[in-house]
Amino acid sequence: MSMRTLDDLDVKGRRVLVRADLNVPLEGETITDDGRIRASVPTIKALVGRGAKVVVCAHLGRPKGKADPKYSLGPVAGRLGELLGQDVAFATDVVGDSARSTVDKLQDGQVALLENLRYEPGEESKDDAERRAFAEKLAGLAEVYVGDGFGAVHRKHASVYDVPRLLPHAAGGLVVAEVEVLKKLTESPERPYAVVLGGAKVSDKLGVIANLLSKVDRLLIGGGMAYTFLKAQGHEVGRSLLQEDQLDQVRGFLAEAAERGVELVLPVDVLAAVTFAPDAEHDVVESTAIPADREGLDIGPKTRELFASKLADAGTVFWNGPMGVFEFDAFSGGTRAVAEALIARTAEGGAFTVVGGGDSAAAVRRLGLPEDGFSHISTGGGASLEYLEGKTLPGLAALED
Ligand SMILES: Nc1ncnc2c1ncn2[C@@H]1O[C@H](COP(=O)(O)OP(=O)(O)O)[C@@H](O)[C@H]1O
Ligand SMILES: O=C(OP(=O)(O)O)[C@H](O)COP(=O)(O)O
Repeated sequence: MSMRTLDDLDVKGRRVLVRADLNVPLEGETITDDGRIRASVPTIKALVGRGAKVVVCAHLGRPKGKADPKYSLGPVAGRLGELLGQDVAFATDVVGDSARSTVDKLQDGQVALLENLRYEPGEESKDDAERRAFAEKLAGLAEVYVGDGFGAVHRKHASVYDVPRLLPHAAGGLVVAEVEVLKKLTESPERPYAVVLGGAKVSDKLGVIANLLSKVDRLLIGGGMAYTFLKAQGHEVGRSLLQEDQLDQVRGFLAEAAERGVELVLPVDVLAAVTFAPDAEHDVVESTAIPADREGLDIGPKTRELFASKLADAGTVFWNGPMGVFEFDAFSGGTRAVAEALIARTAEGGAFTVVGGGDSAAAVRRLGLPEDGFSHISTGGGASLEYLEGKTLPGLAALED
């Protein structure tokens, strides 16, 4: 794969649209983890240093094509400014009057951030014409495009896929660095190769399993992902996260894993809570006996040991998705146990370990674990997984053209 990089672009005095991934966790207007903002800084700084007028665009959450103050990038503009050490002008719309006038006022070396791309229905539209019409408006704000939102390169969205077709373009430093690491995992992973999957984007990430089964030796499933597997095996999962419409698909994965000799490891116990709350009353129960009125919010102690033992001799580990609702201290133990198992394996020099995903990376930091305890922490979960599947990612393909 050959992607043009920043060095191939003439940016001085030009308006450069940078597609970043600034999808950070928020509590109200407070950013609880700024990892993705920090990861976007080197590329923006490089462009500032070269005298570009930098127009940053990004998404936050899933507002589904409508303006919703809950998903405003306003708080992110403030934090980005602090990290850059210069003001970031914030446009209160994406391609409207505010965006145009904010961009028009930019001097060389100044930075603006547009409002959440996903306020615009064209951004994520499956209708090519609608998506392209929005892409043209977005491209109209700039003269050059830099793709640096690694966490979103698996999305065929206007800002990721269509805009680079309309402007001279290059990959930013973050995308280049992320791809370099993931290449290592796809080309010749040391074995046993284990993938640990969890998190809450169950529907999205179940899709990657079909292709991963031909590449990995072990697949450990925890977090919100596990309950669809347990249900597919015929167990009741109470009020736990469940992707009912994908049960047949999951039964297929269980059969295929067995056929291929891939060890598919599921929780044997879980913390079953009466409600979804930080102080929820809960008990450790067998994963085959989750009461109907309870929801599984973390993997249990036996599962933590089981997962750690399956990672103890791995040569390569990719982990995406927390093992439980780590944001609540009472349900963060499973995520901590998996993270610590990876750190131990990395320290022994025995494995190449990669953590991917906004929340997984945030969990590592929230739990006070050392970021340099892993071989790499990726800003993209779904994006990394789809890369490991061997898929062509729309946002990377667009940067190659
Ligand atoms: N058992 C569970 N039930 C509900 N939510 C869960 C469970 N386990 C993990 N989660 C949630 O998954 C979210 C992260 O999922 P996801 O976005 O898929 O991860 P990443 O951002 O690392 O790719 C976290 O907010 C966490 O609280
Ligand atoms: O958080 C993200 O992905 P991740 O949770 O897979 O790491 C990216 O910002 C993409 O967001 P999306 O999954 O809503 O398209």
